Amino acid sequence: MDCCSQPGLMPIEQAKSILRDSTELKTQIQTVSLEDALNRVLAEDIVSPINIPPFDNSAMDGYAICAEQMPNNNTLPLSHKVFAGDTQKIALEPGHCVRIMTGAPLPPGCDAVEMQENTEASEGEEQEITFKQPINKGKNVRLKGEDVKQGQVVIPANTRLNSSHIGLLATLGINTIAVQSLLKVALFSSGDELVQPGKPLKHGQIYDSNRFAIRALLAKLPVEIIDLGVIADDKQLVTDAFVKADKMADIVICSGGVSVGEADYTKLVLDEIGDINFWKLAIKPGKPFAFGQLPNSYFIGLPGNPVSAYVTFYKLAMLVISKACGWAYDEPLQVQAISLQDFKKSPGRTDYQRGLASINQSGQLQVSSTGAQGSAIFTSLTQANCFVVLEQDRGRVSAGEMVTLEMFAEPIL
Ligand SMILES: Nc1nc2c(c(=O)[nH]1)N[C@H]1C(S)=C(S)[C@@H](COP(=O)(O)OP(=O)(O)OC[C@H]3O[C@@H](n4cnc5c(N)ncnc54)[C@H](O)[C@@H]3O)O[C@H]1N2
Ligand code: MOO
Repeated sequence: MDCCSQPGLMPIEQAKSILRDSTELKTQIQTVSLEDALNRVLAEDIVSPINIPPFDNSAMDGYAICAEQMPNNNTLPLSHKVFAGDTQKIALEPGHCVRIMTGAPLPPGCDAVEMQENTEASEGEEQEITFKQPINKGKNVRLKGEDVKQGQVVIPANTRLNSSHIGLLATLGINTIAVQSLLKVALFSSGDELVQPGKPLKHGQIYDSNRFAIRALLAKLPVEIIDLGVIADDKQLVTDAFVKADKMADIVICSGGVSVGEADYTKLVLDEIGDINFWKLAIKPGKPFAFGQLPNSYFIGLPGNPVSAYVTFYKLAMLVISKACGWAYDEPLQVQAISLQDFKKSPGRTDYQRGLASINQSGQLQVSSTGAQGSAIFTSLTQANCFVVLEQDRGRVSAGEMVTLEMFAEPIL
């Protein structure tokens, strides 16, 4: 057991299921325009109103033909031209070919397209096209509905819309979307030592980094951020901040003051005005993470150490936020990788060490540490591209052993 582990710390899996089970939807359905839909959570299934593509069309600039009408000399006279955007339908004259551009509708009677590089056009007005390769029916044709069928569910409700979803919605011609309203998240830092970046520091003071890191994480989520700044280590001020935040928000997140120090008021105040669901987990960093209920909102207490605050937001607060805004959130995939070095670890807590994953010459995934892993060493995060997840009961890892790796992933980073 490591020095900071104690018996009775809650395993992370148990904490995760409590977070999921005790969080309820806090948002309502509203309509937004396509331009405003990025990162929002879909409130209902998107059913395609049309086929994609809406009509058979050419995948190449070239010549459209009816494959089985190709004569033995592989040469066909040209009838007409068709461009992308042409709205009138002119059918293939039997025994001819049609000049066609990429995206243009396939003329009725045609069933294949040859790219122009595989053809030869004769000189003169009555152009003839010689085809240099055999052409099967369907060649270079994009069939109506081959991507999406009319009536098909293309994006299920509870999806958080990313850039590819926005592209798909536009492809379907949809410009208003039913989404969940933004979740209201109040955020503050607690601590007498904290100074706003940009101001001079006195001895004993540090800059408030947690509020900025957490704000940056929240910025990509379907939330409205209510930033309440820094609250001093004073029981009445901490109480006032909680009461105010609870009235304004669905979720109240604070960092710092959740440990056992003489100026750590967060837990004390919460005991008085809310209900603490759990506090102290068997994880590293982030042991003093707290979760509870205020009269109107959920409370999330992130530990003050900057890496602890960041990691517990990523691994735990995300579960509350996603559930409260109706988002069916999947945690990032975990994979196995070869450790390139020893990793310090004592049994007792699940570690989220920060690592740098890469692929070796044999194509295998491997990972090294970003160095010192103290929960105040923020550069251990900025240099990393993954977590090395070392299981609760595991001890020291030797180079060459397999470890669980979780790549940093959108939408969080
Ligand atoms: N006797 C014990 N002491 C501590 C324990 C423990 O179990 N027993 N746990 C340690 C662990 S683990 C952590 S994590 C911290 C968490 O403490 P708090 O949540 O009460 O946070 P603070 O004491 O306010 O601050 C801890 C540390 O982080 C710095 N900090 C705080 N807020 C910010 C901020 N917004 N931006 C940047 N840095 C911040 C603060 O100055 C402290 O250095 O407790 C351990 N102690
Ligand atoms: O180990 Mo504490 O868990 O976050 O610094």
